[in-house]
Amino acid sequence: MVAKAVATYTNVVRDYILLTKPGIVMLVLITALTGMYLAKRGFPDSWLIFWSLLGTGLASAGSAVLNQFFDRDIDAVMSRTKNRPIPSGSVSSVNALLFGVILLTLSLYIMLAFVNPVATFFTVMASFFYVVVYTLALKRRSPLATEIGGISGALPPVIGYTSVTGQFGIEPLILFLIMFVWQPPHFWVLAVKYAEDYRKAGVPTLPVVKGIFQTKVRTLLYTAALFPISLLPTLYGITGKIYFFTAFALSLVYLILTLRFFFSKSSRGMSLFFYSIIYLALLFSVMVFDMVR
Ligand code: HEM
Ligand SMILES: CC(C)=CCC/C(C)=C/CC/C(C)=C/COP(=O)(O)OP(=O)(O)O
Repeated sequence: MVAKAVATYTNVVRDYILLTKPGIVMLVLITALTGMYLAKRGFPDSWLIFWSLLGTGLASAGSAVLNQFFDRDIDAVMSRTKNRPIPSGSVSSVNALLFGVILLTLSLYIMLAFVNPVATFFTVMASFFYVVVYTLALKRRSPLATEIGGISGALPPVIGYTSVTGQFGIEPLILFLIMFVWQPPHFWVLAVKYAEDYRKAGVPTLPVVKGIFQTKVRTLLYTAALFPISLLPTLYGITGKIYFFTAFALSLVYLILTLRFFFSKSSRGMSLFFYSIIYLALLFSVMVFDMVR
């Protein structure tokens, strides 16, 4: 009896955690923390790190929950997403909506009470772009949703930076730019693989609207553009040689893997998709290492 209750409880907790897209939250936090180190050129105050990352993490989690609330009809149609907590019935839509609103409210309170108004503004903008601009306004209407939705995903380093400084600056724009250019190719590899799924669900992703070849061309162009952009932190004097050579090697491998995807007849590029995640995590971690050493 007790064992059964514990198992049910564990499943409920697991479903709510899944709803927050924890893998994405983790990477968002790494990039936000990098923004904080950039502002300080060293170790930021531990309590500030704690509150700022908590506020940013809750915003990312809450936005992901609301994204799945509003997308529950299309998620139910696609094979990749039909087992998510809402379409599978393990979390009700009302509870998901409530959960998302609670997470975003907590985030707003924490950012305002323990961080500062400028960082709060960018956190609200990140959630607004993910939930309202990307999910509600664009995702079902235009393939441009991917690029414009990228504004949300590129804001965490700006949130981190402004959490420390209380004012905007040019430097976090470099990290914003890296993330902004990184996101479309990160997604298009999956969009190619699941083109039929997206077509069935009526989501006009780039492969659905322009075809696989055009998407592969743009994936290659974005990854090529990412190469010089990833080197900007050193060219701008933020980081040193260690970052430069690591970024060079990581970007070169990214370009080679993308070229392989481009010339391959297959539409499966899962190794490239996983590499995109490892790429960003390593790039930002090495940036921090090179700033504090
Ligand atoms: C235009 C913006 C973006 C789009 C369209 C996008 C799309 C996606 C999709 C469709 C998946 C697969 C999810 C699944 O299998 O359920 C995914 C996974 C992932 N994304 Fe993105 N993403 C974007 C931005 C970001 C950003 C900004 C980050 C973090 C900084 C990120 C980090 C990840 C990670 C870590 C995964 C793998 C873990 C997981 O599936 O939960 N993505 N992304
Ligand atoms: C601080 C804060 C709010 C950070 C959020 C940053 C973030 C991860 C933004 C990415 C947003 C985005 C357009 C995801 C798209 O995938 P989707 O949700 O359409 O993917 P799916 O098809 O798997 O549902």
